[in-house]
Amino acid sequence: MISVHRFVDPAAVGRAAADLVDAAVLERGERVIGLATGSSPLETYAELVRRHGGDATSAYRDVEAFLLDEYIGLPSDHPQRYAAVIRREFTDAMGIPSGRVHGPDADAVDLAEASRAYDRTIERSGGVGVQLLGLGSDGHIAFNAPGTSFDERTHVATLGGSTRRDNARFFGGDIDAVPRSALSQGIATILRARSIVVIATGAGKAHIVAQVLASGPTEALPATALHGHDDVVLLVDAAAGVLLEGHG
Ligand SMILES: N[C@@H]1[C@@H](O)[C@H](O)[C@@H](COP(=O)(O)O)O[C@@H]1O
Repeated sequence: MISVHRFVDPAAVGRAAADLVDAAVLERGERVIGLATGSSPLETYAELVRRHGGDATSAYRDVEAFLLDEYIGLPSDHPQRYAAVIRREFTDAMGIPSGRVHGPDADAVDLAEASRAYDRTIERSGGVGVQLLGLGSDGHIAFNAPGTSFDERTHVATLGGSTRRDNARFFGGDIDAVPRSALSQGIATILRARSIVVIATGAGKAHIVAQVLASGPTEALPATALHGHDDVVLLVDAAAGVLLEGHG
């Protein structure tokens, strides 16, 4: 079941998402957090850094963090590698040591084995306690494009045209610079998280938010897999929630 909450603007969404992550880590004692890249969680990260960044005794210093995905084919020093992005935008400022920030090994020669290894590492950590998620404009979560089986674990995902166009803004607007594939947690991996917080802000997400909530689970719309999880909260701002009636 997806429970929907509407807020006035992205900053309020960020505070609400930070409250949910804090509840998991500080109150429920979760020690494994799942992190998303993209612009949706940025306000959440900024809020968590404001609350806990300078605190050397914070429980966040002990967490293990797992990324959803990593581009395949970017040079090791490329600033848009998600491992670099998350350190820059969140984990360094939170004081989470880089050795505890994990991502799939997109440089591996054997990507199938690297995928299985990533799933094993997540399992061994005790599983993700709270997972942050954004929503792609075609309904993708992580890099699971429409049509991806809900049973997939971490795997090589092909980036669709709309996803590469959306992400070109991180590559100086040049769609040709956006990788064509990524190593991504699968939907079955994501659904193993004990709780999931989905963030959607801005008018550009209004349609997909309404579609996901109106549809039953279908592989044509990957985010609808979340209907089958028992602890999913979707936080939207006024612009992303504008097409919703009767929610929150
Ligand atoms: N792989 C990422 C997703 O994890 C992200 O949720 C989505 C939405 O991005 P944004 O939050 O920038 O709208 O885009 C990318 O493709």
